[in-house]
Parts: sequence; structure tokens; C-alpha cells
Amino acid sequence: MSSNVRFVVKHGGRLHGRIRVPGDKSISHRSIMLGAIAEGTTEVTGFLEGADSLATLQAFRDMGVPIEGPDNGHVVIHGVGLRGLKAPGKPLDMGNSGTAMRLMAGILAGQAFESELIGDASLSKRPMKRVTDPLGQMGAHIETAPGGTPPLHIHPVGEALHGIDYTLPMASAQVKSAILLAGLYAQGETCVTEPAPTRDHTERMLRGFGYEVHTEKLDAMRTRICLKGGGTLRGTRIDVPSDISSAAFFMVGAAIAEDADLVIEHVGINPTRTGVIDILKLMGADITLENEQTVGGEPVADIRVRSSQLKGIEIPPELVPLAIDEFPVLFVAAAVAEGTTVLRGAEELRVKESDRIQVMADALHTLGVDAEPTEDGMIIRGGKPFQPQQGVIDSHHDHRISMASAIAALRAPSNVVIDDCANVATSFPTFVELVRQAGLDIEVQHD
Ligand SMILES: O=C(O)C1=C[C@@H](OP(=O)(O)O)[C@@H](O)[C@H](O)C1
Ligand SMILES: C=C(OP(=O)(O)O)C(=O)O
Repeated sequence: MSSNVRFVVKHGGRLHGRIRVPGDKSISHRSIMLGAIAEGTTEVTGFLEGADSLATLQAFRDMGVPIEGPDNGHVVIHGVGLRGLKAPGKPLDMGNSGTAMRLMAGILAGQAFESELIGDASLSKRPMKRVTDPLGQMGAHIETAPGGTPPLHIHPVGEALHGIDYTLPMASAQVKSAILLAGLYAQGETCVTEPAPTRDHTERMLRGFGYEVHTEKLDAMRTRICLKGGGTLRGTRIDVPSDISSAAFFMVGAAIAEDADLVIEHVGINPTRTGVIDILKLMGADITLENEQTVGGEPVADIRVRSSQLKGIEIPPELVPLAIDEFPVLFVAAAVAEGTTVLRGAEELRVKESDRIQVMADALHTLGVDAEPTEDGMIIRGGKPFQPQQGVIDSHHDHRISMASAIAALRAPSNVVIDDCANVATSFPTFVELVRQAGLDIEVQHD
């Protein structure tokens, strides 16, 4: 059993200087997956050495893919081609990572061997029917636990998958990606229509590997993405930008701290990921993008954030999928902002690593913030000084709750204590080091 990792965060502090946060988690997962099933060598720089993406890397090693590294974010994958994976001979452990399990289900659905995907306690509660249903329609044979949760038993179907034309019931890049990855193994064309834009790293990266992907905007919200099975991916170079989801903790921190001026370097600003910038700007944050460029098919920039007086807003619904992982820390921004912030249409937050609506409402209550959880979001009446109650914040094993709660200490009148923080290592293993460097004082206790 792992011991409790507790953060004791000193209240106050001002964030300043220049920092670089680790590589993007979504892109890191995909770089290993596509590199493994490509022909030839793929060289990755900036790879996130966090537990989630390392679980993906290990899974492909377990299926016989030679992978060198990671060494300071440098990984070399000797791709085995679409049909070159070998039976793993043991369950593949995806740890805490929903992205890894769902995308892997898409790849494994098309294999000629049997496999099993397992995960930790948090992942074992997350819904998988959202991928097993459409993959089943493609001819895959996948069993879940009762209730549609992991583990997933994936039975071999040989070359029998066939393309489908599927409309996603929710705006999910993981489900979209699982279907498209299975589509590589399917006969004919596979099309996915998304009800609202979601991160498009799979589509971009497939094109980077020389695979044809057709994207059509159906109207202001809906996009249809199609590809044909049976093609070839060609190994390539991938420079993974810094993760905007990790940068978000520092963006909110610098916006709410007094006298802050912070530059976060080389952050991925793919328009399907920048909801956090748009939302903070609507709240009155002082954010500028510097040094914008395109690196390996993904736009990047340095993000400069200075202190500002934030105001409450109604969060535009179309921004919700574009900031889905940033809501824990955006709730902290809303708690500091003058006036009321209302989030609706974010029921997906209830099925992340924790129920991020309830768990963040509880965290904010511990800080004495007026936060009202609703079925699909939260109403936060902010702008009053925090009035911490007795007790510690419980992260519920969720990395983003730990980090968001630590950032709240910048505006707390007393130290903030947060339990169950070990999983920060899933997405941001250097969080404590970087946050200290920027000006927030965290002590890490193990008990
Ligand atoms: O495709 C991806 O890399 C991700 C998609 C999102 O999940 P959903 O597709 O479930 O919204 C996001 O929350 C997750 O952190 C990463
Ligand atoms: C939801 C997240 O990841 P995943 O779904 O991959 O576990 C996240 O990192 O916030």
C-alpha cells in the first residue's frame, strides 16, 4: 500500500520568473501509440515522463515494441507496423489513465490476439461502455465488468473489424480517438461526428505519420472526421510541447496572486485546448502570448500572466470541452473573482479521476468558499476572503484536485493542507519543484 502524500502549502506567495512545465500528456500518449504501430523509427522529444504516459510506453514494450528511453524526454520507438504487435501474455496496466485505457481499447480491438486492460482503483470506476459500444458496432468483442467498467477483456477478431459512421453522444476526444484508431484496422471507412470541438491531437498526429484523415465542419459546433482502414503510418519526429493543462495551474496562480508576473514557456496552444485562456481572459485576467510558432504540427507560445482583479462570469458552454481538465483550478479562480461564476454543461467532470464537481466543491468548502455544486457544473459566489474551516482537503486520488488546491493557498489566510497527493506524478511529476521555483512554498509529507 502506498502511504499518504500530504502537501502543506504556505499561504501567500507571489509567482514570478520564467518556467517550463513538462510535456503534453495527450500528445505523449499518442506519440507512443502511433510510433509503435508505424513502420520505421519515431523520435520523440519533450515526452512527459509522468506515470500515465509511462504506462502507455510500458504497455507497448509488453507487446514487443522496442522503445529506447525515456531519457530527459527523449524516446525512440522502433515501430512494428499495424500488424506487428505481439500478445502481451499478461494484463496491460494502464494505472490511473483514462486516455491510455480508452485509446488502447481502440488499437487492441483490431488485433489477432487476446488482451486485458486493467487500471488502479480510480480508473476501475470509470465508464468504458462509451468506447466498447461503438467498438462493438465495428465488430470488436470486448467484455467489461458489470456496470461497464474495467477491466476490459478484448477478444481477437483477426481482420474482421469494419468501418462505422458514428455520432458521439458526448464531446469526448478519447472516444473519438478510440474509434479512429480502431478504424485503422477496419475494412472500409470509419467516420466520427463530434457534437462540439474536442482536442484534435489524434487527427493531427495521424497526418504527421502520413496517414490521410478527412475532416469536415458540419456546422458551427459539429465536425465529422473520417479515415480509411488498412493504410500505413510512417515513423516521424515529434516535438511534444509543454502541457497547457499543467500550465493552467500557474496561469491561475499568477492571475490571483498579488504582484505576480510569470512566463510559462513553449506551451501547446492548439485551439482545441485553449479554453482556459479564453475563460480567464473573459474573467479579466492579464494574459499575453509571446513568441508564437508552430512546432511539429502543433502551435506553441510563451504565456505571460500578471496579477489582475478577476470577475465572475457565466462560462460559455462551447468552451467547456476546450477546458475540460482545467476546471478544478478554474474553480479556484472563480472563488477569488468578484461576483458569481456559473458553469453548466460540464457533467463529464463527474466521471474523471474523481467526481471533480463534488470533490472541488468540498475542497472550496474547506476553504470557506460559497460553492454550490449542481448536476452539471458549479455556482461559485466569489470575491470574499477565504475563511478556512477545520480540516484538510481530500484529493480523492486526483492529481488535478491536489494541484488546484495548492494554488488556492496563494489567497488563503492560513496554510492549506491537502491529502492524497501522490497522483500528481501521473501528469506533472515536477509540480512541487516548479511551484517552489515560481514562489509558492510547499512542504511534502509522507505518512
Ligand atoms: O484525449 C485525451 O487525451 C483526453 C481527453 C479528455 O477526456 P474525454 O475524452 O473523456 O473528455 C481529457 O479529459 C483527458 O485528460 C485527455
Ligand atoms: C481526465 C484526465 O486524464 P485521463 O482521462 O487520461 O485519466 C486528466 O488528466 O485530467
